[in-house]
Amino acid sequence: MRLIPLQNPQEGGAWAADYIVKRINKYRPTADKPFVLGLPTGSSPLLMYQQLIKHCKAGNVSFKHVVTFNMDEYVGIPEDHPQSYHTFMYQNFFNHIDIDRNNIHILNGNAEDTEQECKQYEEKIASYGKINLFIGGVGQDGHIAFNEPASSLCSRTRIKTLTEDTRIANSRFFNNDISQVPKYALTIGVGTLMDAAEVLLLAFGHNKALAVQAAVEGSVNHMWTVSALQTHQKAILVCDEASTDELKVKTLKYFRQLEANNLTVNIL
Ligand SMILES: N[C@@H]1[C@@H](O)[C@H](O)[C@@H](COP(=O)(O)O)O[C@@H]1O
Repeated sequence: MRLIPLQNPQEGGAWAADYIVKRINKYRPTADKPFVLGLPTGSSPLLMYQQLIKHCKAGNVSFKHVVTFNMDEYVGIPEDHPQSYHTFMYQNFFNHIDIDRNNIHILNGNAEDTEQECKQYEEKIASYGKINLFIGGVGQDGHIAFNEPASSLCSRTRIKTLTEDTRIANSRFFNNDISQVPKYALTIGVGTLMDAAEVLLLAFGHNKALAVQAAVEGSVNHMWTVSALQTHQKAILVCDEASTDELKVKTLKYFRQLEANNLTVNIL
């Protein structure tokens, strides 16, 4: 695992956006060979999306041949609900970049047959071979996408019941009223995420410190689904200072040294 220890969420968002731009440009995507990007919602990726929009407008990157798959969507709220992940993605990202709308994939939380919807989502991903780079956030309890504690680390896209903790955390988007927060969501599985060629997660703020500790220093454990990252060959965790508060000094020092050395190697 590579941990990027940065000062604040601004630096983290810019770092992640630069990384995505580099990856897409290096891949040289075409209509026949699109770059496949997995995307999250939440407050953590907002600054990254803002930076990506800037890069796109400045001509540093094009999303014309980029295919996207979102991680998750609530069940039972209309697609145009202000807090649906469809609304979030179009308002904060897709409406501002040059992506072909046919290349956007978001789970349908209102599908009549959710099992079929999830199966088709997996099949659609498989039809592109694999996801080249999956970006994600992490919940305070270490969940990735909506893979709540005790989710199978081999899970695939499916419907999940949200925990009380998650509904309380997300009630800030629903007038601080937990009764308005959906009880279910469709989500990619931990296994779906682990199948991506690269995974990059964002963790900002002190309330993510225990999740970062579990991801980096804990044992691989279904109670902290983010710990599955330890089994991935190319995983990156982008952190701000506050989210590393629970790491051992020695652990953090090592990752700082690694990045300082990488910088030297890149300069030489
Ligand atoms: N399903 C989403 C996750 O994908 C996200 O990572 C998490 C953290 O969100 P935030 O970045 O707002 O803390 O919230 C939700 O539960």
